[in-house]
Amino acid sequence: MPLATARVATDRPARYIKQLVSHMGHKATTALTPDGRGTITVAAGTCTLTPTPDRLELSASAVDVESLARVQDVVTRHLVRFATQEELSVEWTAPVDGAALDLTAPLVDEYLLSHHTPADEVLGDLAAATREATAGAANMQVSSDEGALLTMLTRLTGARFAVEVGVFTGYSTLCIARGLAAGGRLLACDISEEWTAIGRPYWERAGVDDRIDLRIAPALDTLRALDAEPVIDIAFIDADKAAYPAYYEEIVRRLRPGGLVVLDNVFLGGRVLDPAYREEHHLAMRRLNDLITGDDRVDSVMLPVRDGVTIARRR
Ligand SMILES: C[S@@+](CC[C@H](N)C(=O)[O-])C[C@H]1O[C@@H](n2cnc3c(N)ncnc32)[C@H](O)[C@@H]1O
Repeated sequence: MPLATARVATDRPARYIKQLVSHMGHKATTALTPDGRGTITVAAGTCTLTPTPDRLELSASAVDVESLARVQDVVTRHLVRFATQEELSVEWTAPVDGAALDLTAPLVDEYLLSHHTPADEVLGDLAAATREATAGAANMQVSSDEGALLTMLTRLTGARFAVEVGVFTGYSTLCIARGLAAGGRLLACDISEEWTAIGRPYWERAGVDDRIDLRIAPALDTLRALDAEPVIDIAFIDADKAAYPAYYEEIVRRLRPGGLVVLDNVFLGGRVLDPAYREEHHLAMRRLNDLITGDDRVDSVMLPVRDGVTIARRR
């Protein structure tokens, strides 16, 4: 549970951040962003410092509770020392587990789900058939608002060639196929004959089956067999998380300028924020989120849609 935050009332947050970043830069790795946020990384963990008009917000993370306490202690001590003209109160929250974080409150979720172009009967029937046939696995399916987002992004890019990595029973496949321009094609990659077979009748019912080229094979093989040219207008990645960096790389190098790559589950249920989670897919997603942020081939934005969606647009 190695995450903790503190809100420190002060009218000089930006000044303290600069002082801390500059002073601690001698012993720690520090950074200051153009919008005034500071990051301090010591051996035990990291603390980010964000200025608001009337306070300084701190958020600390570390691999375990003991390390977290060391990060909190070093930042608190320096902060209090720099505040020569006021007495700061630095009260940290109890440590929390990343997996306990909700991106949006349940009431907000409900509101979002009921305020987008509603899923039509075919999508509704496909969702119901998926629940019936796949039981617990059905929660892998994108939600109706994320499906609407995929159709909209596909339309906005005027996509004629789309790629999907992770079909499952084909809900997102149908949403992307519907957004394609006339004559467009969707290369849909999955390894499961069984799951994808559930979707096919619904693609037919929606009249888009002739646009969908389903490939049952490891997606990396399918992607690597594509021309090494900028041929992709939009791609959606929603498969095995540890392989996301490899999928991203194969796709970005084939995106046309202005083309989009959309990645699902970039928050990993909050675990991506919590350094205590160190399985291969946690490390891969953390690394990829950082890589995309600094990738000068794309402009990107991360949205709090369901489990987090990143949209990166090829420059
Ligand atoms: C989260 S589900 C996809 C959900 C889908 N986008 C939807 O909206 O219903 C992940 C899918 O990735 C597929 N998958 C896992 N490893 C894969 C791989 N190496 N290559 C291709 N597909 C893979 C699984 O078979 C599964 O159907």
